[in-house]
Amino acid sequence: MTDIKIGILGGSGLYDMPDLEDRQEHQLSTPYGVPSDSLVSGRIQGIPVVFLARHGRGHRLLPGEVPYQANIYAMKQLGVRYLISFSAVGSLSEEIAPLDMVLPDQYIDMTRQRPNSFFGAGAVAHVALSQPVCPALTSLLADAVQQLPGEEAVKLHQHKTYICIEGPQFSTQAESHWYRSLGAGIIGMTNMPEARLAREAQIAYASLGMVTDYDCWHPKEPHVSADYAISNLLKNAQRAEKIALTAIRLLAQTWPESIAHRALASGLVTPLEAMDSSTRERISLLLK
Ligand SMILES: CSC[C@H]1O[C@H](OP(=O)(O)O)[C@H](O)[C@@H]1O
Ligand SMILES: Nc1ncnc2[nH]cnc12
Repeated sequence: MTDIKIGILGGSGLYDMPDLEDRQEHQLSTPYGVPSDSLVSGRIQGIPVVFLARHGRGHRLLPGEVPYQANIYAMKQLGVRYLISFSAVGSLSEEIAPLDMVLPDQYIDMTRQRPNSFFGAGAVAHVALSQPVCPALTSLLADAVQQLPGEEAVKLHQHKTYICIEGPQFSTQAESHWYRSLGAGIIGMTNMPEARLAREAQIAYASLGMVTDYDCWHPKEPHVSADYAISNLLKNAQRAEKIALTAIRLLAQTWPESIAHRALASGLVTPLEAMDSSTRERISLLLK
């Protein structure tokens, strides 16, 4: 067991953190299976950090195949308390253009077939999710985006709702219009159940969406395809790395308290003594 407080999850197009020094690979197994890939730990400006490619290096896992439970549990095994997620997203709003960045603070979860809790099998918890991302970590990420040098500045949108679809197919036009009518600003396939599980693991979670397309609702813009989305994402990959470096530095200056860090204080219903020993062992790590 190590004590790495900061975890980074790289999404589509972000399969490594080139600036990570003193690298070490961790092939972890968890009670929830094996993570998407080895977790790679190291140091950024002397600060311990661990990186995981959500879809695996080589992008081998569909959004619905990503082992979200194992990924978050493995982060917890390494000591992670703050998790920053990077994601490609589509825009559901005219004002949010491709290559802009978005910090969602709400989610609508349309996923259908993903294990979405660490609990069950003799352990019951109901964590609060009214604020599904950590406000302190999200505001720190906003600062990091705003500190990009002038020539690399991007337009940042805050307080948006991310609708998470099951995929792997992109949406139909009827769905895209419907999601707009629900008030969602961006669309993706991965932040749920990731954000739910981070909360259950008492890890502060924030997500930076990098806009790649206008999905398929826009009357004039191209309808999304994977190559279109990834080509736009690659234009932003270097900025993402810079934002991560700044966010890590800011985080290590403050280590903010998070609503997530005490999620199970009020959320755990089954007393540990009432769990059988293997369940207690599995759940105990989440309580740390
Ligand atoms: C290749 S575009 C669609 C793909 O990208 C997003 O993944 P991630 O959040 O890991 O960047 C989206 O959710 C889809 O999985
Ligand atoms: N339009 C879109 N729908 C779902 N996931 C996406 N990821 C990037 N663009 C997307």
